[in-house]
Amino acid sequence: KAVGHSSHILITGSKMDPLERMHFTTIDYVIFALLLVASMGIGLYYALSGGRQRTTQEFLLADRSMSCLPVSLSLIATFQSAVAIVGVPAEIYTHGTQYWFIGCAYILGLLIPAHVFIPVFYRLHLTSAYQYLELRFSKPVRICGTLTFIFQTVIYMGVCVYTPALALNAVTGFDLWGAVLATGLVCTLYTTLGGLKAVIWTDVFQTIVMFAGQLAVIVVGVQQTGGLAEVWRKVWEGNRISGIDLNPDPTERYTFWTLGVGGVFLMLSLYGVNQAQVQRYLSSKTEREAIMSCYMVFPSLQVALALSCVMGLVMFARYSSATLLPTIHQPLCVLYPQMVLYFVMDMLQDLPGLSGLFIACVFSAALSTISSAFNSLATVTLEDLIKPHCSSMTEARATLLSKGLACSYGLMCLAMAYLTHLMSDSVLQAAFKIFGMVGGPLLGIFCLGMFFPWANSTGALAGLGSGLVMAFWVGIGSIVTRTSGGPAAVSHFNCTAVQLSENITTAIGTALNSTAVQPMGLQRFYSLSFMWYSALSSFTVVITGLIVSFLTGRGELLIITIEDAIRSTWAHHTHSSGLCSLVETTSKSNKTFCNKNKY
Ligand SMILES: CC(C)(CO)[C@@H](O)C(=O)NCCC(=O)O
Ligand code: NA
Repeated sequence: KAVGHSSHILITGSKMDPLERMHFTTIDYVIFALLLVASMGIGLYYALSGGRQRTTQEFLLADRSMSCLPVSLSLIATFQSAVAIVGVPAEIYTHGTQYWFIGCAYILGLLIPAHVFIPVFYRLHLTSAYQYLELRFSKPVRICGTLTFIFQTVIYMGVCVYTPALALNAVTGFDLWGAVLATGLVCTLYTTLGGLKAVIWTDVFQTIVMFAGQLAVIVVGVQQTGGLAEVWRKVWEGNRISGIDLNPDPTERYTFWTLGVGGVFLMLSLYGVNQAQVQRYLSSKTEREAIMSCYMVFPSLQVALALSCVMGLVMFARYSSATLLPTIHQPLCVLYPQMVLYFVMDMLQDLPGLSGLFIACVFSAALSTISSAFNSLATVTLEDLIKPHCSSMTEARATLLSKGLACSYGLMCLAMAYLTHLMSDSVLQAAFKIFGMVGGPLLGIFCLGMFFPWANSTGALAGLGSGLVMAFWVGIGSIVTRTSGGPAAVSHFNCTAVQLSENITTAIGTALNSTAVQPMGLQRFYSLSFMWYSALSSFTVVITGLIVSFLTGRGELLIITIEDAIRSTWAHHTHSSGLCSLVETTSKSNKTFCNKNKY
């Protein structure tokens, strides 16, 4: 099939004749089906082996017996969804490699969780991260934290299950809701059957498929474009290699500062305090294994990022030459997710099986994310919302209930996919906005508790509330006014840009920049880069939390040292020996306190 012909198919989008779409061969379907079957198999295996998922410890925490290798692969799989697999290459294709600098944020974004958050959560021997909020503040703070997390995860899983289905549908005509149903149901089934062990081990398997799929496409892509040197020449000439952008303007979407500094807060909200990740740390055999797994995330996440970025470059090299793409066809004027799949299908047409492998890669990324979501949602709902009210519940009942919850959240995911269908935003941007708007305030409340001993419960509640208000104000404001890197503006620009030669593209770029009015006042606030949302909202929580604590908790200000403060707040709330061991490491004087007061 001629490329020009295929490109033509692409523009017409959903209106096109189904017969004209690209075709999946039988072997592609077989590979895709194998992914689903293997994932199911792992679920069944853990349903029937070991403790057979008869305790909540096993179902929700994998018996706290995991070693660092599977945990680390599972950690990266959780927040590496199809959104990243298809969104990052599209970003690199259209805007160059600036996004790659997010890799800088991984350093602090993983070191801080490893040495600050993991020790606290692990030593307290928690099941849900929000238990910490009750120990540190009060029950209402815990419940508000849990509800915020549920809200964040439910929205995010809708985006995760919808993205790959939409991409597949656009390119091959595979039924959109069929794909959503297949992934949602298979994932629900293995999560409900096999518990966290199945979730972690399918993550391992799916991460491997993910890497293999991306690598295969890159290798074939480089080969077909004429070798590495040729790819490099084209992306260099096409201006796709970005130097470090040190522009301090906070409304600039991706700069070193938004990615390298704002990104650290994003990473902390994901790898530091998000229940899905905390649960993996808690499922580790020892604290050392948990910290090790966090360290091991660093190289794997860099590999994942590099693969996505290089894929975007190869894609650009392949389509940069004007002869390949007749301008009248507006070839890549499509939604972000479709662009990458189109590229893959177009390139791999003569290599049956490889497009199947890539589809398996995209769906692996999605499955590994939504399975984590189901399991962590079941955990917090049981531990934080149900158990405190039913103290007499038997273990068998609790386990059955957690399976029921995992299954219900799985079904809810399908409903959320439908809601996502009604939205329209670049998926990568949408995911980052969700992480920042809802994950940021959660990060803030944990920081308030861990680093500010004099913060009290009223302060925490007020802080969380104001953080959420601030985040939604700027987030909704940016959506309504279409700023913050403006989804609409950007995609229209792309549509015009990619069909034209590089010269014209540059001309348009300059024109846009020079005529763009510098936003003022509130408009400028709304156009804050979404990469800053996490930092903005977590700072809002901490600052409001501190101010309200000072206003309402004068008594506690009599505390003289930080150690005294930690002692008085924490010792009030708990009797657990796990806590004493944490306090012991904090200071020697606390050790004596704990020993004296061992219950
Ligand atoms: C979480 C990060 C930023 C880590 O690189 C990355 O995996 C990412 O860009 N994720 C996008 C969201 C998603 O894949 O669902
Ligand atoms: Na994933």
